[in-house]
Amino acid sequence: MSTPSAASSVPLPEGVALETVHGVDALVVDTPAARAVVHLDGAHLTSWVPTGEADLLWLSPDSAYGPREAIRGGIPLVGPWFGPGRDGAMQVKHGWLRTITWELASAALDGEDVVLELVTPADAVKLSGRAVFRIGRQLSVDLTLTAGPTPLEVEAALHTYLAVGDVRRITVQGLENADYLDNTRGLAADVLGADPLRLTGSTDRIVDAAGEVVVTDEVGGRRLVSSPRGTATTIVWNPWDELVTSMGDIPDDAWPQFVCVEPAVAKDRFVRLQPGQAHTIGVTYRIEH
Ligand SMILES: O=P(O)(O)OC[C@H]1O[C@@H](O)[C@H](O)[C@@H](O)[C@@H]1O
Repeated sequence: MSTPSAASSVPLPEGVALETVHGVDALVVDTPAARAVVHLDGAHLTSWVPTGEADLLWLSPDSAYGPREAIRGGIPLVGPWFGPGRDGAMQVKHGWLRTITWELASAALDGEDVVLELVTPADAVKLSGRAVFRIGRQLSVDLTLTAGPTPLEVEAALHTYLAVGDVRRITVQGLENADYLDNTRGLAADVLGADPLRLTGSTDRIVDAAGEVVVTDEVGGRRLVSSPRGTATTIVWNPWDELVTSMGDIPDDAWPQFVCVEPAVAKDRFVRLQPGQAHTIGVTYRIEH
């Protein structure tokens, strides 16, 4: 165990260190199974590199870092609302989970996996969050939201930026024939086709599907498998060249390098929590060849 640092009194097992990454505190995992980086701001995992693979995750070279900034890339934790909220009135897009600083609650080795548990600060009383990362040859992320003393309606998403060789040359399998809301057309209701999805332009779909999704990356020569739990929706997003120029933290030519596939409870598939009640959304990733 290494010595606890000023930023965390939690003992860290071998293979985990608290370091400064992009100018801010991050837990850096380096084991025979994988390397990974989890920032305390947003409990934000920005990199997972299972041994012998390239990173599962895309991270923008132009991202901002620090408290109240939303990191662009990796796995932003979205909630307790999605986008501008169901009534469209929320000022902070995608909620505050990704812009507050979380606290490390525990760090442990379990076999060859590292398990990190981060929690929202004690002053988050109306709703508290707990994020558990299991980092090894597979990656699991579980986000638990617990209501405080009053009932709450929550939305949440694991806004994963999957790194791909060229988003124009991927297929997304697992959403066939599903209903969706098209956020590029004012949330128009539509139905996906019977074939695996191919992206051909700006895409922002809230899909009524909660099963396994496989992204086949032709250029990268691998399949990225996302197995969600506790979710009801899957969002598929890429700004394309049409919208990327309006986003200051993504280089104009970088949009082909990622696709967001986001396990979620969003829009009319939100979760209603009674006082003290919790809901967990989670996902496990593996890379196949
Ligand atoms: O720029 P943000 O707040 O990280 O959001 C990025 C995108 O996130 C997606 O989940 C939404 O469906 C999109 O509408 C949104 O543009």
